[in-house]
Amino acid sequence: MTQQTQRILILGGGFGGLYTALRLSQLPWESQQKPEIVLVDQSDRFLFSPLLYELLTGELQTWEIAPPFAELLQGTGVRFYQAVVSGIDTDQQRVQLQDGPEIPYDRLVLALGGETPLDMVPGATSYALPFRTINDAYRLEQRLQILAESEADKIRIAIVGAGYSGVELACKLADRLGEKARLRLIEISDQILRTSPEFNRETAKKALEARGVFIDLETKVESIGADTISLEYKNQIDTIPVDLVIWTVGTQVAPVVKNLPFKQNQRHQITTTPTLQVLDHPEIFALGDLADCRDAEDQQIPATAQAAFQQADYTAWNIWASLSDCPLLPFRYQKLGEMLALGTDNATLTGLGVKLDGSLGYVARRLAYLYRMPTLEHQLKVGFNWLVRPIIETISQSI
Ligand SMILES: Cc1cc2nc3c(=O)[nH]c(=O)nc-3n(C[C@H](O)[C@H](O)[C@H](O)COP(=O)(O)OP(=O)(O)OC[C@H]3O[C@@H](n4cnc5c(N)ncnc54)[C@H](O)[C@@H]3O)c2cc1C
Ligand SMILES: NC(=O)c1ccc[n+]([C@@H]2O[C@H](COP(=O)([O-])OP(=O)(O)OC[C@H]3O[C@@H](n4cnc5c(N)ncnc54)[C@H](OP(=O)(O)O)[C@@H]3O)[C@@H](O)[C@H]2O)c1
Ligand SMILES: C/C(=C\Cc1cc(O)c2ccccc2c1O)CCC[C@H](C)CCC[C@H](C)CCCC(C)C
Repeated sequence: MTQQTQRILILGGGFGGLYTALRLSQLPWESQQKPEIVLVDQSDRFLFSPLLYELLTGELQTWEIAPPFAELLQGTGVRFYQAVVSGIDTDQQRVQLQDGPEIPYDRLVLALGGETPLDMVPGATSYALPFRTINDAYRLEQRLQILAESEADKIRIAIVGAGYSGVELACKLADRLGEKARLRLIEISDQILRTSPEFNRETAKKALEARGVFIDLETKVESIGADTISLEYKNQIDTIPVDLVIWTVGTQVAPVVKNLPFKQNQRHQITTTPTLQVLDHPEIFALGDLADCRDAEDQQIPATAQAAFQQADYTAWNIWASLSDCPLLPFRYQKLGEMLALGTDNATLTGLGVKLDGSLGYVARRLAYLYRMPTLEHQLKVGFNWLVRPIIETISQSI
């Protein structure tokens, strides 16, 4: 009797979804058992978000940090479908795509990531810019170009949130704009990078200070206007003029995820088992920013690319195991450390007992991220460009 080909449907082609698809395609499927693997994403390209800031400084180009799925999946057998996921019917095991077909599945992977909530304070939706996607970076670039052409003496920029994104953005923008800008970092708690190792926090503080970035701690954004931001500090509200507000605070799941009939935490992340399966739905796996996961050692898994990247290996393996009648493996998260870009030639890194800053930190961060990029072909293309570009630039400057 011939068995029908099973379909694995992966929703979201970010760190969780794309790397699951790539790992699945490399697993040892028996020829009669080889499933159809389908990846769906609203975008035509993957985004390596840790390097998104480098688009603003011109250090990197779109093709390097956001290669098209068509290119990455060539020769893997994974089918890519560009569409917005608009509904998921978990009873019928079908996914609805906006302006597209319904796709039935045998195994489903939920990896749709998160969104930046702009509704946390009045005015943010209309006047603040988020910084999460390629389009966010392009929109910010456009605004910076318009502001640079204006008559204003200084471009006044407020960045809300002195977490990782806020601090990295502040340093990169300070290096890009120099004396043309006045940057202000607004943080609700009493320190920047609250969850970072001390070495990274202290290095970041020095980098911000060296670049003249103002830091407002214990300060809450009360509202944002067309050209003002109102800040609350020690119960007093101060309204100051600004040309640009960038909002980096928070991560929320998309409405299509919020509406699923699964157990979710307060932030609507889907509760998973340590094997990354959705409770009461062993055919559905969830990972990355939309998942509320505790691993085999009961560690709460953070919403980071580092975690999604590691979960992808287990998700792929467990799907293979579930289709091959083999035991599933519980996820074991290994926090390897963290890295932050602190300007165009500076970074800080703490991990595996190593602490690096300055140019060494910068080089180590670049190499570590090159190693994490999807597919050997893309790593080689980007790595070659990183080696050759400085040589070409040096030659063209000397002519
Ligand atoms: C600027 C920035 C820098 C960061 N730097 C780091 C870092 O240095 N290290 C680190 O560990 N983490 C970093 N993070 C966090 C990291 O990006 C996320 O934790 C990680 O991307 C989560 O992976 P994911 O697969 O859950 O989601 P994502 O990687 O966001 O992927 C989700 C995918 O789903 C797609 N999608 C969403 N909704 C739909 C829909 N309805 N239909 C179809 N497709 C959809 C999106 O297009 C996207 O491709 C950074 C985040 C940002 C914003
Ligand atoms: N280099 C990296 O490793 C890197 C880079 C970017 C993102 N990430 C990951 O991606 C996720 C998102 O990080 P993120 O930095 O983009 O965002 P985030 O974690 O939401 O951090 C935002 C910062 O803003 C503060 N804050 C919260 N509410 C505020 C308010 N109303 N006004 C002003 N400040 C407020 C937070 O303080 P509290 O902490 O006190 O809430 C925090 O310091 C995290 O998991 C992070 O680890 C990692
Ligand atoms: C901190 C490290 C990894 C954790 C990590 C962080 C992220 O932001 C990610 C984002 C996306 C996917 C994965 C991750 C992720 O795993 C790296 C630790 C590196 C070590 C400390 C060793 C570094 C050695 C250098 C590559 C070589 C340096 C040589 C140079 C001449 C200095």
